Amino acid sequence: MQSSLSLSLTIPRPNHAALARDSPFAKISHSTKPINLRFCGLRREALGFSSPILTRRVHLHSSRATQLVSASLSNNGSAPKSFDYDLLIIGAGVGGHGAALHAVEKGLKTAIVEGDVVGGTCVNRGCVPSKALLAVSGRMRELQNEHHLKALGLQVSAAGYDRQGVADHANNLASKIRNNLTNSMKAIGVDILTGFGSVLGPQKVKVGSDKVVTAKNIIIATGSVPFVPKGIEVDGKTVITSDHALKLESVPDWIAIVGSGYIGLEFSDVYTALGSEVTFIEALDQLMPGFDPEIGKLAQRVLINPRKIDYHTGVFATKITPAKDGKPVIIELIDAKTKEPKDTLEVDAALIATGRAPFTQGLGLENINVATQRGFVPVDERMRVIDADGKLVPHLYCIGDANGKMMLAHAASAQGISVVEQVTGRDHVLNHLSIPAACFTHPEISMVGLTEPQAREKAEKEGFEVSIAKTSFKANTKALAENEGEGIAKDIKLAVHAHPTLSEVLDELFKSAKVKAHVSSPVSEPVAV
Ligand SMILES: Cc1cc2nc3c(=O)[nH]c(=O)nc-3n(C[C@H](O)[C@H](O)[C@H](O)COP(=O)(O)OP(=O)(O)OC[C@H]3O[C@@H](n4cnc5c(N)ncnc54)[C@H](O)[C@@H]3O)c2cc1C
Ligand SMILES: NC(=O)c1ccc[n+]([C@@H]2O[C@H](COP(=O)([O-])OP(=O)(O)OC[C@H]3O[C@@H](n4cnc5c(N)ncnc54)[C@H](O)[C@@H]3O)[C@@H](O)[C@H]2O)c1
Repeated sequence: MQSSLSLSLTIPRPNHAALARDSPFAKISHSTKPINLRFCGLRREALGFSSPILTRRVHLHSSRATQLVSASLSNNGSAPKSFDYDLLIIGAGVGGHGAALHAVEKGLKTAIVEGDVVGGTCVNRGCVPSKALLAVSGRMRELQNEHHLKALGLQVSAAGYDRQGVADHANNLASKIRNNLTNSMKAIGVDILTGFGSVLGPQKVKVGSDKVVTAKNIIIATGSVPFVPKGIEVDGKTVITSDHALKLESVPDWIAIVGSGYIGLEFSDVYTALGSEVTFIEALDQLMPGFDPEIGKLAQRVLINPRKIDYHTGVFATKITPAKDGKPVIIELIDAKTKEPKDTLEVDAALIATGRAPFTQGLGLENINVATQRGFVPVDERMRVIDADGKLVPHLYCIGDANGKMMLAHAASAQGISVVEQVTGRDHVLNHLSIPAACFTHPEISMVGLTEPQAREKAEKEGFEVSIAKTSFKANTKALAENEGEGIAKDIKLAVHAHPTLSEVLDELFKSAKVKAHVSSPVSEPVAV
């Protein structure tokens, strides 16, 4: 029997006081976060495959869509007999936004409730500002790499940056995308209702303190907030989460990053490019435990070892005290296995990147007999909410980070689109294994599907063989022209690639694969209704 790398990490209760300050709506609950492991390819650019999530959409005529919605509804219990909206979405993050646009396209009268600003985590505190900072770190890295520049025949005398200018770039980009999102919804007639949304009963939602809205279908899309383990005191200045780090109010000389997942890695890229020294603190035995082990090793060689980064693995940060009265940030570490005290670090700052917790507090789920599981809203494969007795709650769905299936922006919006397909009469199940992910370090790491150990474990159970195909960027013309031949790709089949691009490396991979292609799209075959 092959051993499995399917890791599951139990995380202690978060620091409620810190979260109350940091999150838009205060407090958060306990979380156990499964770590996703997928096949990976390490490269400077994303590998160039995209998920054909929308390719099999069935476009229904608006009136037909409305008929189907009405036909599929059964007015149970205290549900209202007529509705203000066909669809009401709680949370205007990327998941809610994607669902809202698709719903209007399908002819549904749609409203979205937002208690903070439109755009949610991704636009305001996640993907967008972090990628703006990573665009800066990528260029800084190129300018700083004298050896690389010389190989291209270039000379640069000095590379410097203006911290405020970099911070403004990230902030301005977030504002721009936030406005785009807001305008795109207003332009097509989505009602944006401002206020905190909570479920009052079946098909009934309270918005703010006194408004009550009814809807045939409701989607919960309330997202997540940074998870801060107990004992860690976040002051927002010297002990920070990604919410603070993205504002780039300072660039510390020495920063400890607790957690070497996506957030930890991406920020290590930013901080080291801007001149910080980084110390990783990782609870598991290796850095980047969520990645395919071979890719993890390569990433260690390329992203960690050559940089001003050191690390402690197999240790938990149990207590972190912010800098005060001239004293540095103090981090107490214990051995993750024996729980014995291991070390104490004194650093200028600490970034807590230990995962995200669902934001589902105050949603009124108890009013409809729904109990969250470690804060996540339980859903089936169609994002339909499951109640405390294991039954599906009619007309209620949950998408995105709040259901914990896959904490990625494009997964949230794909789930939203999937739900809209269902409420307009088309059965639709997303295949999450076909949804790619990318870590936007320099070079980047992208992945889709199972990791090698996961594939081997599945093969052992289900009785098939695993064939590993692997290719390198060392012979790729585009990579060599960029003087960036470091990197590999493992497994993916059937795609046509533009020339000259880095993704041509995949063609090589496919040619060398011994297995027959198993092509699966992110959507299941449609079921006629
Ligand atoms: C630093 C960072 C970088 C990231 N980078 C990437 C990336 O590059 N690519 C990627 O795919 N993913 C990335 N992610 C993850 C991505 O941001 C999330 O997966 C995504 O935002 C989830 O979308 P969502 O719609 O589920 O929730 P969110 O975007 O969190 O939106 C939820 C919205 O609901 C609102 N809300 C909550 N409760 C209520 C309520 N009761 N009433 C009214 N409104 C409410 C919130 O104010 C918020 O606007 C990143 C995350 C972080 C933190
Ligand atoms: N490019 C992207 O797509 C992107 C970028 C950033 C964030 N995200 C999303 O945001 C989510 C959160 O990211 P994240 O990096 O915070 O979480 P993560 O789950 O990716 O990594 C958290 C890491 O922290 C470690 N850890 C947890 N508690 C610890 C402790 N007390 N001491 C030491 N180590 C500890 C875990 O072992 C793990 O390696 C991810 O799941 C990802 O989906 C995506």
